[in-house]
Amino acid sequence: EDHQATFQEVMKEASPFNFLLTKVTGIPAEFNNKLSVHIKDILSVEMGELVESAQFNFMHDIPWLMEQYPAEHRSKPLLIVHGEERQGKVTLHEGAQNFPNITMCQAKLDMIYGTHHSKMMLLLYTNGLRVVIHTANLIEQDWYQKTQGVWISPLFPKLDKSQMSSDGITGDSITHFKKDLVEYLTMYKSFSLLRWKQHILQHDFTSAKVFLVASVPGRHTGESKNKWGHMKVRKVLGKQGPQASFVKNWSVAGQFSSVGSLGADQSKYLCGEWLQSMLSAKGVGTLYAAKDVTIKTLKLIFPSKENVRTSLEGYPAGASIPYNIQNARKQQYFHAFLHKWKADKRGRSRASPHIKTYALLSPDSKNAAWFMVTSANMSKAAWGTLEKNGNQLMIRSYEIGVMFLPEYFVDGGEQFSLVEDQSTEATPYFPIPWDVPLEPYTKADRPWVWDIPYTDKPDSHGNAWIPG
Ligand SMILES: O=C(O)c1c[nH]c2c(-c3ccccc3)cccc2c1=O
Repeated sequence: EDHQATFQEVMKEASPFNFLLTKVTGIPAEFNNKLSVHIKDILSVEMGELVESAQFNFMHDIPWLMEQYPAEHRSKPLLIVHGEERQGKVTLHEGAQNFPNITMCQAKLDMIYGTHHSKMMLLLYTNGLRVVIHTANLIEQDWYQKTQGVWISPLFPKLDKSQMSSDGITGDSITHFKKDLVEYLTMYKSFSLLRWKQHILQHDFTSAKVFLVASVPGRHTGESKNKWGHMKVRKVLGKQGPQASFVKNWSVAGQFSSVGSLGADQSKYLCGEWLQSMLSAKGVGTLYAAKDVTIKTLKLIFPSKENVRTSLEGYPAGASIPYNIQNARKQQYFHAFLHKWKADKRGRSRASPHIKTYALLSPDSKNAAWFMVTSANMSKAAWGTLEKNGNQLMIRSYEIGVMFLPEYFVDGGEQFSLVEDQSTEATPYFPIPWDVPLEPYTKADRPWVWDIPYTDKPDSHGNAWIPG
């Protein structure tokens, strides 16, 4: 339908998963009316009367960001949480100098090569608090013609004083979302976030049905080893995941917009460590030994050169897909797992993916046992890498995402349907961004690499790509 859905209609349709995509300029209206939001919708007065907000991100264009708030909200206190240092920090502060309502919080990055990737909005209203976890930088380009993911929490009402307890966390959900979010904020050791920690403690998060999956820089040992990165996934799936017998022969799907150095062969990190966590299930630690992993077990979705060339933005979309030739050359094994970006169902096959999503897919790809949307790309820096004989998880970056498990949305739920007309009460439809079944690269396809030239075929704007 072409009528502009109101935000209330969108949020009603989005329930109970509240997982939406950003609106894309240049695709048919119907695809922007279905489970889609723009940043102005998220910050609109329809969501509530704002008291103050916090914007966690990697890139912030502050004058542009202020434009996205409705006029009556532009003077409300705004905390910018970033990881900029040196000139980047100077430039960021310059952008903020005309806005007296802005406070800056520089996340400490003690691990070299770490970045503050987390993308989250904390929105305090007169009648409650909302958490938005998403994948888009706070720059115009990221909200224009890309595929981005957004999880919008329910409105968490204020706890009344009687419900508050001095110790411990009251008003949490069975997924411990509130406790995990408070612990994440605590790791910044920042005074300005102490205030937001208080706001969160004072609100009732019992309606939060997702698990928080986050990363914070450091060398995590003991209990903390399982609080972050891929080891949090391993813990959640091992305790509350699908029954191992139910998901035998299912495959992990990983979809991302950048790739780090994963090591000389797949058995080390990709299949030997990271995949072991993603394949974790109730009852057994893992489902496959690393040596048994085949391209049946792991399906990776990453834009091919052709995906980028023919995208709405053309080759410039590749400026946000920073896979470098140095890493690509060292890990040809990785390319065997690759599938194209295809999203016809959502009208976004040409909206270059900046979203990052992960799932456990049934052999026929018609069902999923869990789904995750996160800022975390396919890299050790984001997910962490085990050290000291598996006793320590080393993470370089801040990341944040949410994980959806069926049984927290449907009593006894075991799987989501990925095909809308085959969903039932017991197997609700989950609106994934990409098309299933997945389409493997052809022999001629190459993964997008951002630091080599492409002059053989012009892009959708008639241009070549000659990196600086
Ligand atoms: O977290 C995010 O969203 C992103 C993180 N890094 C990006 C980079 C980059 C690549 C190497 C070194 C520093 C920055 C380049 C272009 C887009 C992104 C990006 O979008």
